[in-house]
Amino acid sequence: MNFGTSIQTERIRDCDQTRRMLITFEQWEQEARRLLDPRSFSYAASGAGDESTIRANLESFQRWRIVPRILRDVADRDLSVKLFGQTFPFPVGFAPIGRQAMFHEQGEVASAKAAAILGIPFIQSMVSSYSLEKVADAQPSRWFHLFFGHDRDVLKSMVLRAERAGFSAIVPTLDRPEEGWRAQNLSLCVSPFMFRYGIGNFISDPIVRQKYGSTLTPQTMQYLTSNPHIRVEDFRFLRSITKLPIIVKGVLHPEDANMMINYGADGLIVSNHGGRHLDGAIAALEALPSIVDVAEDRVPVMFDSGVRCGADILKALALGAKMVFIGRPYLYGLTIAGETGVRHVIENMVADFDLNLGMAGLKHISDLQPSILSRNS
Ligand SMILES: Cc1cc2nc3c(=O)[nH]c(=O)nc-3n(C[C@H](O)[C@H](O)[C@H](O)COP(=O)(O)O)c2cc1C
Ligand SMILES: O=C(O)C(=O)c1ccccc1
Repeated sequence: MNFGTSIQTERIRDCDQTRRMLITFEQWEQEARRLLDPRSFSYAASGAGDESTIRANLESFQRWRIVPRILRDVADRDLSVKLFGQTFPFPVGFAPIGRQAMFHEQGEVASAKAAAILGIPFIQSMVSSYSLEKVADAQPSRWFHLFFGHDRDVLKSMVLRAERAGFSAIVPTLDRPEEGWRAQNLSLCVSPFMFRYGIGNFISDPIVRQKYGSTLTPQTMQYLTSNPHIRVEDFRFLRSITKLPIIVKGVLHPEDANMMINYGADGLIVSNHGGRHLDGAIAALEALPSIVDVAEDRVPVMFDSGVRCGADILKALALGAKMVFIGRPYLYGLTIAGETGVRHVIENMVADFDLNLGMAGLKHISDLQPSILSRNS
């Protein structure tokens, strides 16, 4: 599709007017840091404990180098991918990110609009600032994310609301039985002030209102969004109440991947939650190949955690991911310029990916195989 070249031409035209553009992840992050108050920036950027998992995610991409081929006519490239009966123009989606009104007043509505224009999936966090019904109006290809809290009635109510609002998949995140040890956030007293940004789906829920009233406290929100007792029965319950595809997010062990497929998961997202919960967890990219192996094409395996540029997208796809989800980069785009900023970030990352595919001597994303990568010792 030559997306990269046309975007570059457009960008250089913009550049003539502004003489300055934010093109790399480091620039987006730096600008977001400048715009946000320190607590909000810390909430976005920081991770669990010593942040060794955040570093591992970034380093894992550097362990793989691309071995390009030459003389292969790569002029007409095709990035499209078919997943869950839908064709997307490129294999990139929006990871669920809660509390987006902390970063821009339009929050998830702006991000979902950007996703709609780009034609790619938007996973709406259960802990979003705006209700799923409001975000639904903004985006045709939407998947709804869930945390398992303590109350199955609330979980069921949200799943039914998502079905009614036309969401086409449910994405339970299973890597967070409790909130991780966020040392940086704790030292800035981040937690208490921000809970009110994540109540959009809860204040609008009839079961929540009936059982908990309309004034939600941080304690009630924690009760409804975390449950350290979570086990296989909870997943079976979810499977029993919906026919929508269930895409399990937060799988890192191949035995868990196999178990989830056997219990009826329709897709997996290999992710360590961007290093935000278990400090010391394996880099998600390191976990990807063994999960792709065990899945044996029974369900699509997808990926997030640490994707910052086009070469990262290429490497994750070459290691077997069918789709790659973007997290912090789009949140920084949202912070900087709302819907336009989100589009800018995704368009730049995809243009970079598209050009890299051609530079590697490939035309189709299905040509991406582990054999195009070499591992550094
Ligand atoms: C501010 C913030 C909020 C997040 N909220 C959620 C959430 O509500 N549910 C969830 O499953 N993951 C959540 N995540 C994790 C992302 O979905 C994704 O796994 C992570 O951002 C990927 O790592 P990366 O941003 O370093 O690429 C959040 C991440 C950030 C940065
Ligand atoms: O911050 C997060 O990573 C996250 O998953 C979350 C948890 C609860 C509310 C909002 C986001």
